[in-house]
Amino acid sequence: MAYLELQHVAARYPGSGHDVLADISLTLGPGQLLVVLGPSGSGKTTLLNLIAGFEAPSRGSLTLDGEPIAGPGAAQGVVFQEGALLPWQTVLDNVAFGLQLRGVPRSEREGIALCHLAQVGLDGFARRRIWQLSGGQRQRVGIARALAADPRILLMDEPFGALDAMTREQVQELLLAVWHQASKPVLLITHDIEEAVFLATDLILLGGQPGRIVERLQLDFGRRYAAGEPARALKSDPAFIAMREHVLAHVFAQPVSAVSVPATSGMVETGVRQ
Ligand SMILES: Nc1ncnc2c1ncn2[C@@H]1O[C@H](COP(=O)(O)OP(=O)(O)OP(=O)(O)O)[C@@H](O)[C@H]1O
Repeated sequence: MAYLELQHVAARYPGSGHDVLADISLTLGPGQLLVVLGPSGSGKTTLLNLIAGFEAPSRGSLTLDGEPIAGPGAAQGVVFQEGALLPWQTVLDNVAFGLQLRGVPRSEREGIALCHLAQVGLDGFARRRIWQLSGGQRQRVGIARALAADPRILLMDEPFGALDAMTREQVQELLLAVWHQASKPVLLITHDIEEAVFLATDLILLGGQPGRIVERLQLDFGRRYAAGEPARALKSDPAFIAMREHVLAHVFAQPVSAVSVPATSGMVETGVRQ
């Protein structure tokens, strides 16, 4: 079972002259779904890129099962906001793409891909082209593709950001079911507070410049959903509402350039508050 560990990680882009992330320490292991929440520019994507191996830290260490993360690899499955799919190829070929690159024979890789398509509720869609799918279906393909490579951790960068509210809720619920079934640690980035509180077993709030961890919370709404409690009942639970308001207050305590909050609290776009 995979363990991710970050110790005192900082990040700086060439030529920027200052850190964009500072002193980030965290662990992520089996049974955890870690959500990183923060205002725009707080360094969420930079953090995910470090863990994916797309960027190198300027200080500190990142290890996966004790091995330094030296670059991108099959151990880190990434799901991007737009899915990053090949639109002219079939759903099946997209899901099997990573396995094809690894030289897995066609029949074997298609069998694995079909299995993961079923896991995300897309049986029967294997021969469709990506452009024939809805946004929510594309994100399901993105999740199936990441899982098909059998990564040790799943990294998701605002995976549901472009979806309408109803589709978004459906895919969130699917993610919890897949996470529960696959038993793989998940790290998900969002700036949607309700999404963060619903999904996270562990919630990290980033803020400041450079971005630092300003709060860590342990939550159980996602686990309770995975164990069978209805999403509606959980989201109307006074404990859920209180947590959402607590997190909202903390996000607004940060200097931000833009923050969106859930529709239930009213959509708010703030200007720079420094
Ligand atoms: N390639 C880059 N080169 C230089 N600076 C960058 C680069 N990518 C990001 N930055 C800067 O690093 C900081 C953190 O950016 P990052 O994209 O990680 O934030 P974020 O929290 O994911 O924001 P958003 O929610 O808007 O996606 C920002 O100030 C951004 O301008």
